[in-house]
Amino acid sequence: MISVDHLSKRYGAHPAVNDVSFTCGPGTVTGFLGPNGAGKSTTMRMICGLTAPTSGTATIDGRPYQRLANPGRRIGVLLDASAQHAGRTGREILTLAAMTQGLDRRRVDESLDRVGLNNTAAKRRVKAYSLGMRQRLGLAYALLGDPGILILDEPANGLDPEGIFWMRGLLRDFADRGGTVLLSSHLLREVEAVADRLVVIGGGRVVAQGDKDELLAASGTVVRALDMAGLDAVLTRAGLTAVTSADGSVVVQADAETIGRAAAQAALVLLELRPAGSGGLEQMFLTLTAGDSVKEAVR
Ligand SMILES: Nc1ncnc2c1ncn2[C@@H]1O[C@H](COP(=O)(O)OP(=O)(O)OP(=O)(O)O)[C@@H](O)[C@H]1O
Repeated sequence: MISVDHLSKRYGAHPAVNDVSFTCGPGTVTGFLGPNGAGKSTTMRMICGLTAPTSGTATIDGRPYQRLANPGRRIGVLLDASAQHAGRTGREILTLAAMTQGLDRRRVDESLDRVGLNNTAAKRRVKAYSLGMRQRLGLAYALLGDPGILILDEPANGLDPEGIFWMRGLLRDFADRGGTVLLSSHLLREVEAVADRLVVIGGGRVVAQGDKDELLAASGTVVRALDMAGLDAVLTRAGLTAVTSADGSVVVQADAETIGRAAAQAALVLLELRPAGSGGLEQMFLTLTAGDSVKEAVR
């Protein structure tokens, strides 16, 4: 279990992370979503004891990271895939980590296998790795100690579509076996396919969080009518909030039945009436934040 409780970090007058609270439990993938500069990396660094919070706490299974005995066996961390020693081979890096953590050397081959790095790649120096290969090596490093928790900062960066699909499968499988995953991204579409829960951060603050399906269900209904002005009047009379989408339809914060009944009473012909799903989630985040910072995240 990862618990983040009223965590804040200021750099001078700048609040990089502002009163952030959430938990990540076993068997779940939590997507930590926000645009560049939102405060994701700073939050993750505080969870991993690399940055001291200004206030608040972050714990792993009830303890701060620094107080965990042999943390690599409990929590696998990938914060910066480029941080590995460029002059060492992938295998050397994992072997040294296995020695430090007191692990059987066989774990090195198992981890390399698990992330799809073959023997030729493992023998190459990291400076010759592509970003995608570095991400895979970083993931192998995180998985080495067979931890129950993974914290991954933008692990899909540099992966091709096949690599992203592969990683989703690996993380889903990890969580389905009881693992806990906290996964950051600046793209909603990247995390929504694998996450059970979402924590959305903008300008250092949590702007939305919860069960992904519940957030999707609460994300409204897409409506299109033959007479859009008539629809607008009906929605206004019913006190329903509507946001116009780029394609001319509207996303209404109400369920399909409520909207359908109101339209029928006004004898309006509806051409479209369906749950907004992830499109509505994007719309909802934009509305919730009403600032520039999160707009990028949901593109
Ligand atoms: N060491 C530091 N000193 C000063 N400001 C910092 C430091 N680290 C982060 N910041 C600032 O804190 C804010 C949050 O940065 P952070 O890296 O946590 O965001 P992020 O959501 O991870 O974004 P990205 O996707 O770009 O990494 C930014 O405004 C950043 O400039």
